Amino acid sequence: MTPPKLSVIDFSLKNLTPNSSSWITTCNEAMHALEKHGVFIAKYDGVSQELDDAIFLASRDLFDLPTEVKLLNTIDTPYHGYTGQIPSMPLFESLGIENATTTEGVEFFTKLMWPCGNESFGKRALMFSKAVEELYQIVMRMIEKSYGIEEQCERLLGSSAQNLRFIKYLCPKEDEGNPLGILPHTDISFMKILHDQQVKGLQIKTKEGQWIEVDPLPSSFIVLAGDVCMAWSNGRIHAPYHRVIMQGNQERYSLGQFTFIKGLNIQIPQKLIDEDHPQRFKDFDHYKYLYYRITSEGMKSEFPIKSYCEIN
Ligand SMILES: O=C(O)CCC(=O)C(=O)O
Ligand SMILES: [Fe+2]
Repeated sequence: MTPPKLSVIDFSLKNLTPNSSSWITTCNEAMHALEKHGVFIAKYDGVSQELDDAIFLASRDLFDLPTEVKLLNTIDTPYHGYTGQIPSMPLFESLGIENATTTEGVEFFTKLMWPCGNESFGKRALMFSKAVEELYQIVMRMIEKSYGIEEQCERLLGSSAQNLRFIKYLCPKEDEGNPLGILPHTDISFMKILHDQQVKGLQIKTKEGQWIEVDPLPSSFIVLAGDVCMAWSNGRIHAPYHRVIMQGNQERYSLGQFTFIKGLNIQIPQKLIDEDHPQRFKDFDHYKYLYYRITSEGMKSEFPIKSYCEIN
């Protein structure tokens, strides 16, 4: 059976005046894709080509820093800081800027990596994270409208923190040949928006268990629902398993902006609970869930969000 294709959806800003007919069409396509696969590809023009080139140059500068400097990006919150040198994923390395849409967040990170300063890095990171946050907000407003849950979505938007992760995958060495970039997993975030430099590798697992290869396209941003969105939507939105398998001889650089919900209990909106959709998940705190994910039970579980808070 040939695997299905992921939806490529036009998010050009000129077509997205809220509630216009093009907005409604985009909203319907996006919701269909989120419920079916938990992911879609947004063609988004909120990041100029110039910024796109500049942020990947900045990413290369960052990864070229000595490992001991990159290790300074140690953050207590699980999956927020430096990850790399992992024996089961030797090709993978990543760093994260906490609160990346704030000047303070970006300045803190930049100073840590370049104590003598690196103004252009900071500027590019902030511009990029804000442009991606705009796309996140557009998608959230579509979810809000489609389910009729304005108040709950606005509250989530007000409690959304953005962690911008710089990710790099080396090419497998010819003699070793293990092409695994990142092990199959579901995301721990509410949502993630991923942008790459058009080097293949990302694969998404369908609900039926087939792996779809994501074709790299220019100006495309992969919007992917995480565990927390799945639970919050009472299981309506899917959180897909995904992985990276390296191919060819080009390194892969990607940027993933992960949303975490801070200071607000995750609670399924009443509108998403009815006779046909009984409440599937208990209320929970996103950050407590992150700590659960690094317990041995959380690491062993095939669907950690279900083991954490599903109502049996
Ligand atoms: O780099 C990619 O394409 C995927 C990264 C990813 O899935 C993650 O960091 O959670
Ligand atoms: Fe992921």
